[in-house]
Amino acid sequence: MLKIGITGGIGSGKTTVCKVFETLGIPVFYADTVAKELMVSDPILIAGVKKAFGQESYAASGALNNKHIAQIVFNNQTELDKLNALVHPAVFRAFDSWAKKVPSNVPYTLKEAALLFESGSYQMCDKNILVTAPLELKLARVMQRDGASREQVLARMDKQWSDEQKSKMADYFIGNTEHQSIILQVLALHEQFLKL
Ligand SMILES: CC(C)(COP(=O)(O)OP(=O)(O)OC[C@H]1O[C@@H](n2cnc3c(N)ncnc32)[C@H](O)[C@@H]1O)[C@@H](O)C(=O)NCCC(=O)NCCS
Ligand SMILES: Nc1ncnc2c1ncn2[C@@H]1O[C@H](COP(=O)(O)OP(=O)(O)OP(=O)(O)O)[C@@H](O)[C@H]1O
Repeated sequence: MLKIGITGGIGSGKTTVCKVFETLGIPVFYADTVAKELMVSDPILIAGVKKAFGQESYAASGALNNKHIAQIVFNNQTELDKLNALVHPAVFRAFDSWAKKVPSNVPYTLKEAALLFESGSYQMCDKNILVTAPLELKLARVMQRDGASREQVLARMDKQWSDEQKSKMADYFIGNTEHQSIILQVLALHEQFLKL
C-alpha cells in the first residue's frame, strides 16, 4: 500500500487539502487529531502527561486542558520535547495499526501531520507533500480559526521547521493562496499517485 505523507506549517491548509483528497475516496490518517484522542484515552500517556505537566493537565471530566499544556510547551523547548517524546511514539503505533486495516483496493493513503519531518514520521511514508502559504496568510487564518493572538501563533510557528527546511525533504508541493486552486493541484497529484 502506497503511503503519502502530507504536512505544512500551522495554517498552511493541510487539513483543508486532505478533505479534497477524501472526496476522491482516499483514506486520511489525521495524526494531530489522533494525538489528541490518545491523550484522553491512552492510560500510559495520560499518566505521563500528568507527571510531566501536573494534575491540572486534565479536568475532572477527563478532558484535556489544552490551554494549560500549550502555555507551557510553546514557551519552553525542553517541555515541548518532553510532550513530543510522550505523544509521538503512541501516534506512530496508531498509524501502523490504522494502515494495516485499510482495504487493499484503495490506491494509496495519506498521513497528515503537522510535524511529519520534525518527528521523523515521514520515514513511514513512500512520498511526502508539503503544503505552503505565505506567513501573513497562515497567521491570519489561524488567528481567525482559533481566536488566537498573533504572538500565540508565532510561538507555535517558532517550534516548527521553516518551509525552506521542509522543502528539501518534500517530493511534491501544493501552494495554498487565494490565487491557487487546491482542487486542481490535488487532482493533478492524484493522477500522478495512481501511476506510482
Ligand atoms: C499542546 C496541545 C495540547 C495544544 O492543543 P491545541 O488544541 O491548542 O492545538 P492543536 O492540537 O489543535 O494544534 C494546532 C496546531 O498547533 C501546532 N502544534 C501542535 N502540537 C505541536 C507540537 N508538538 N510542535 C509544534 N507545533 C505543534 C500544529 O500546527 C497543530 O496543527 C496539543 O497541540 C498537543 O497535544 N500537541 C502534542 C501532540 C503533537 O505533537 N501534535 C502534532 C503532531 S502529531
Ligand atoms: N484555500 C483556502 N481558502 C480559504 N480558507 C482556507 C483555505 N485553506 C485553508 N483555509 C482556512 O484556514 C484555516 C487553516 O486551515 P487548516 O486548518 O486546513 O490548516 P492546517 O495546516 O491544517 O493548520 P494546523 O497546523 O493548525 O492544523 C482553516 O480555518 C481553513 O478553513
